[in-house]
Amino acid sequence: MGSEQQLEVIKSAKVLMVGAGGIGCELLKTLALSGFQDIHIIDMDTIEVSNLNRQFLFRQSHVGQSKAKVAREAVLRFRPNINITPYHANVKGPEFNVDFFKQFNVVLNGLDNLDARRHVNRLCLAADVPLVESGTTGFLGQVTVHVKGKTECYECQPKPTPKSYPVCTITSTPSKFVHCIVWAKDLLFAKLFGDKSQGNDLNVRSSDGASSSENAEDAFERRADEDVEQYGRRIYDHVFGYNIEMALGNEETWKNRNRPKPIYSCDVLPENLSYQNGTLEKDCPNGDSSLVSAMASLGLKNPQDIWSLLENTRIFLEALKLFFVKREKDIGNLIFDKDDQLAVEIVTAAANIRAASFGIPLHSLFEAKGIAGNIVHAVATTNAIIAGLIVIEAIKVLHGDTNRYRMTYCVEHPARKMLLMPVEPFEPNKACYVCSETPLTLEVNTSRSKLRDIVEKIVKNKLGMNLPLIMHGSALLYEVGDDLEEVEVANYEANLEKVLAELPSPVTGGTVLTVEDLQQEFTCSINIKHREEFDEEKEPDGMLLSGWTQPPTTEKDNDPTLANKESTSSAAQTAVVEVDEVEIVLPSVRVDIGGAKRKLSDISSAATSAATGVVDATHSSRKPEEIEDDDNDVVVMIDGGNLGANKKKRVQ
Ligand SMILES: Nc1ncnc2c1ncn2[C@@H]1O[C@H](COP(=O)(O)OP(=O)(O)OP(=O)(O)O)[C@@H](O)[C@H]1O
Ligand SMILES: [Zn+2]
Repeated sequence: MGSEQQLEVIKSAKVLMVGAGGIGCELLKTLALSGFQDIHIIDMDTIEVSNLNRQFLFRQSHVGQSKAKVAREAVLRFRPNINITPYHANVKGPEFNVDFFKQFNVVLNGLDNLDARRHVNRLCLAADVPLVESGTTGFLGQVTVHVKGKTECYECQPKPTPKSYPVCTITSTPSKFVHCIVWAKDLLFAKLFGDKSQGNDLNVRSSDGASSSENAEDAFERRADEDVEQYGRRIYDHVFGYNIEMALGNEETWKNRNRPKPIYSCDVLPENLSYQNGTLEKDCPNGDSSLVSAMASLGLKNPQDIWSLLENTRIFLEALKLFFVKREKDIGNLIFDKDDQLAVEIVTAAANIRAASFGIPLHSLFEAKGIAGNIVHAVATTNAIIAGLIVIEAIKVLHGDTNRYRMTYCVEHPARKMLLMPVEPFEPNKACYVCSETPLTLEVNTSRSKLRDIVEKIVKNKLGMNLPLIMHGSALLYEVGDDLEEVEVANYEANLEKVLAELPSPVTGGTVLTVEDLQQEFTCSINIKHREEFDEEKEPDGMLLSGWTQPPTTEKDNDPTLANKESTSSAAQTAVVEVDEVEIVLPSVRVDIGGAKRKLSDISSAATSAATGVVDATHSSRKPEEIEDDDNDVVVMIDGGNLGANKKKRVQ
């Protein structure tokens, strides 16, 4: 296609961008400079100071304003004659329905969460509009093309879920610093300052056999008239000393592990230091509780220093005291926030003391904050590269240049000086419940589980539906929507509380349910299979969905702590650590090398680094294998999908 003709296609295209953040700012600029003239942008956020370092269309004076609107104004300044239509709104809103999507030639995602990405994928499928999807995390990034019926949809391949760790690793047998951080943040911090009514696995670990009765005193409660410094030392001795001694009593646990060392405050603090720390003023400086800092009151300045055990101990005690003296009103409803200095200080110190006990290397506050806040520092250049690739794929899509579509991975360590790995897209996954009509199967105890369990745990949580409707044959069992009569709402509410087999149209083994999302215009069938018993640990939902692109589980490989089957709680077996919902997965990939063979080791090391890093450690253990096909391409398989790699076909 000649360049004149090419430019015409670009000029007349109507494109929708979803997300005007790190990737979105770069993308809007590149679209405008490439000749696009009709661009619509949806973003629900306002500009924050922390966005300014890389979201270069925004300035300090824009803080608090709509990203979509400000991005438009900034680009119109250098491309005044193009049309940019901003929507300061959530893409999941009802106004963005299938008809809205149908007006576009292509949709370009610059989002940061799985939920919105899945939603846009379904609307693009329903509206039959091609989608170019993207994601970055640090130096890693990817761009993928999804064209209905031609290439995989966004949900054809499983996505990594937030990393989770077995509870026993966190409560009893940490082996990495991140385990100590999870313990300090999700258990200790939550126990000390969070909602007391929430279950917490520290409850289990905090009492010995003798005091484990219901009425046992909660060691974490501050006694009436208990001096705050005394309280701090009691908590310290309890969690770092007494609890470790209790744990050591279980000989089985330590047979193949290093035994931890109990740490008591009197062993660490110098004798003459009758524990006086920084000077305390009664009120917060300038009344701003976010400025309260244990580091500041102890004169520790550099967040990149690794504190000694003594320094960690002093920070822990000082921070605890500061919470009680200066932020008492927050106690009871605090949730860990990486931007809360005092919270980061106490979590760093607690994690380090625990790490010292278990012989794990200590970390600085800066590092601990990154781990606790799941921060992968954004790299502006990666966003720029990815935005450029999105535009290249968008242009190919507009030309219908199917043979040249590429999914491209930006890898951290260039292989043979190649930073980008282009991969030919695959055909739709025939087992994908989103873009094919493959029914799902749900094993469930139909005489015990309620309709509510299916709606919450399966339809909303696993299938990502917003406005679900559930039918058994022609009988409507459940529906949501603004236009329902009161009596209908009451009926559906009553159904939610009914056991499946006792619904007006009973759901038993062999029943086929139809589940539909009215906004996404997405329907799927679920075959119900009755099953009596479920393994509480492995199947905590009490039901099992299959035929579903199950995300790869993480942290399974090479973790000796998993050998320990001991459990402290039957309900919650994993402590979930959120990681940025990055989308970089290298499934079975075909690397396009334009006829020339690339050494497998080059490709696999690049692929492995892309697939590991912060992204998805599970892939690193997979062995790539090489297959040559007749057109001289090398096919590298890093089997991450549930489709056998051999079954995958290149898009023709
Ligand atoms: N459901 C949604 N509807 C509309 N916009 C969304 C939705 N979900 C996410 N976004 C937008 O996608 C953009 C993603 O950009 P980015 O990943 O740079 O995140 P950020 O919030 O700007 O930065 P950071 O999270 O690093 O502070 C954000 O501007 C966010 O508002
Ligand atoms: Zn699909």
